[in-house]
Amino acid sequence: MAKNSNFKADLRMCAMRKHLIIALCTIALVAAQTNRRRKPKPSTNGPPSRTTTDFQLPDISSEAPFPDVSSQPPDTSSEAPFPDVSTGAPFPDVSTGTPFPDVTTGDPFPDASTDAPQDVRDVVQQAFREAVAIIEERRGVNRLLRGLGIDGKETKVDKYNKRRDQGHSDTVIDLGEIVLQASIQLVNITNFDIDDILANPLVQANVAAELCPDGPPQKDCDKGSQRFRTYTGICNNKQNYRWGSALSTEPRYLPADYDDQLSSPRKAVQGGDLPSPRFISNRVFQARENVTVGQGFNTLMSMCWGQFLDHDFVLSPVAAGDDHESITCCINDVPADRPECQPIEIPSDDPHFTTTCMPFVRSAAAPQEDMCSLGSKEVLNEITAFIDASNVYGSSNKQALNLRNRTEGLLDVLSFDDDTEMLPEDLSPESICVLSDDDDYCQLAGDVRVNVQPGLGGLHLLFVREHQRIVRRLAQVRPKWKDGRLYQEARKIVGALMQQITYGEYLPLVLTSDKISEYGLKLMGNGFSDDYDPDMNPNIRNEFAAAVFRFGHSQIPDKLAYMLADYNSLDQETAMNATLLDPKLLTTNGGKNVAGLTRFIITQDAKRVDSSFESAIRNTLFGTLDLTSLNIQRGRDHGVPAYVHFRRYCGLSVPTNFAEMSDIPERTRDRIARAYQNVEDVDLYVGGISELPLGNGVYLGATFSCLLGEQFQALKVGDRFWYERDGPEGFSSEQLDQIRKVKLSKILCNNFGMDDVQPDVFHQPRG
Ligand code: HEM
Ligand SMILES: [Ca+2]
Repeated sequence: MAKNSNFKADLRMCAMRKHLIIALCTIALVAAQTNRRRKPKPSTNGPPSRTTTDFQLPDISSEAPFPDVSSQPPDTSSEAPFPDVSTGAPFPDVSTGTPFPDVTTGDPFPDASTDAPQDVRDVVQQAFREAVAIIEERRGVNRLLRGLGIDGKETKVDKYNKRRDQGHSDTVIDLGEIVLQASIQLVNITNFDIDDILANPLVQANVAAELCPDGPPQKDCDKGSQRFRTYTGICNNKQNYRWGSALSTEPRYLPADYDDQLSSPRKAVQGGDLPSPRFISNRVFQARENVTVGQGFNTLMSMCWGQFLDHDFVLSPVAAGDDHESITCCINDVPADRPECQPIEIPSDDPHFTTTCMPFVRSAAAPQEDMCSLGSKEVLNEITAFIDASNVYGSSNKQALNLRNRTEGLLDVLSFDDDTEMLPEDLSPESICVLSDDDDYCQLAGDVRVNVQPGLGGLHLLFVREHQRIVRRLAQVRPKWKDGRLYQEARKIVGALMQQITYGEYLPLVLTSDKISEYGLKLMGNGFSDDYDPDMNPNIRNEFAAAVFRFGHSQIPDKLAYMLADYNSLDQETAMNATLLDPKLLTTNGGKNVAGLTRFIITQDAKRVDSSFESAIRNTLFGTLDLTSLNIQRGRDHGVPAYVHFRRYCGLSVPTNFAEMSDIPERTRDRIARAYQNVEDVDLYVGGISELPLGNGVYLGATFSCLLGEQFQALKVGDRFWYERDGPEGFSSEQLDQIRKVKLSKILCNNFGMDDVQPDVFHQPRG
């Protein structure tokens, strides 16, 4: 094809000039790719005949069941979560060659082009073929950029922008990209509105025939263990077996809002681009005199727990190269015109940055939730949404086995002579971690973000040690239990503790007691809970991950340190930005400083959740980023509708001008009004975080409380293994009584050699 040979020529040109004007050539090439993609030629040669080799969808069925080495397997059924779309299974003839619907009726394709009527099946197949070709081209470009050293750099920012998993999401992301691209191609080929196209039953049937030739994915969930969770979360819900599982698509509170209805960021209501996220960040999120205000009574544990919990329930992967290398979105401070990028414009009068381009890699596209249809860009949750300690044990069979020691139920740890156990070392080049000296090492855990900051790593370590402790106790009282049983029983208890601390100790800091009752989030105290609702999808909502639960970024302090055992003097005070991606503060000295770091975290004030953010993350995140700008841009990347729509969704007053943003303090309202043209443009993150807390001492305002309340309700009632349940999924009442006595402080005492800890470590000790 001419298209391909041009492309190859482009590649050769770039290779030849490699030492001359690499960056310019690259930008031109990327731009050329984009242009070509924008104007695909409709096929004029009549419908191509289909063979099964016409195009290859990725084989996502190959997640071979990992051999089960435990004596009490969590799930004996195989793990292949997705329909096999590669097999070339007999193509069910769903179209019978029907031409596009009658173009004179105005329904459902009101304005058919003058082209000869085309067979729906052929158009759908053409869209898929073109999608695959475009993605292949894109990969070629990425390989080239990698070869030129433009992609896959090793800066902190690039480390963070790698595909954040261990390879298990590649195939499903490939499928997601094809699904999105095929949707775009359908619009390009037919010139119809995407909603009209997708509402057409013939199109739906033909798309389903391509993606799910054997019908919607199904699985018999009765074969697996009813006592223990699967690692992937598959079959937690027996009817919708993928709900809440790793690698499932994030549902939404509200339909997506994209400018092109498919994937491009929404525009301002009065037309034109929305203001740059960095512009908004400077206007709204800059702390007055650069000082963020402490909240006064909660400790830094309220920040660290939020992050630890976040890493138990959501990880939305970003686009990456073939080897997971990072995509570069600013080349010599020029925004790269690449489909994976949505770089952020830095205003020329920025108070901090001298550059004009802040890199931003878009989230990878996911298949639609039902796996069998086309539609606008969706996002993947790569880990289990359930609060199941997947951040300790992993979200896939392979990852879980890799973390196990496989003797006596234990997890793998680094052991020191004095019996101190630390997290194992992650030697893989994929590790998202930057070391400062030879004494430092990257840690391995059930979630790949463990090294983001030492306080987070400390909680990972705490729960690994708690697992070991429980296993050793169980081995004493149940001498017959072998490795697998010990491991699974301890894992189940650790998962229960995660849930209990979250709902019992953490949520009351976030939501008022009224909201906790309204959403049914109160723990029982005694007896069993019977609120399981199999019709509730527990998965993390797209907007919750992209905006709501990022409220914790406002709690981040300016420094970490060790608090000495006298609970009076600080040591090794370290600026927050210097601790990011470097676990040294935690791991140094054979783990002897773990208690010191923890004492700091359970005594120091967390910042208020409001519209002011520390410079550590607003100006110097991983050296050169602004986390709040990323949050705003991520919302637009994910098609998150504007703030006002969520006010309506929550049954709250809907402002029609800035003055009517009644839940936001006047000063912040003024700042917001100077950042946006219209109140309907305000991003969910900006409006939500700026609202005054609903009650005395809680973190969130009305909109975030509503959205967070719904999410935590779904995580509870949608979890068949919720720890307060009766039956094999839960515990006996005696066991539950024991679990109910545990608080986070107790776990700290038991594992960090600290015996002088206040009972409620989320609140500052009195006196
Ligand atoms: C020092 C502390 C922290 C750092 C350095 C940090 C950094 C980050 C970064 C770089 C991202 C990705 C941004 C993007 O490109 O979209 C992110 C995402 C996120 N953060 Fe944080 N964060 C911290 C603490 C927290 C806390 C305390 C919470 C919640 C209470 C939180 C919740 C989230 C959530 C929900 C996401 C989205 C996750 C996803 O969908 O993949 N973070 N954070
Ligand atoms: Ca989980």
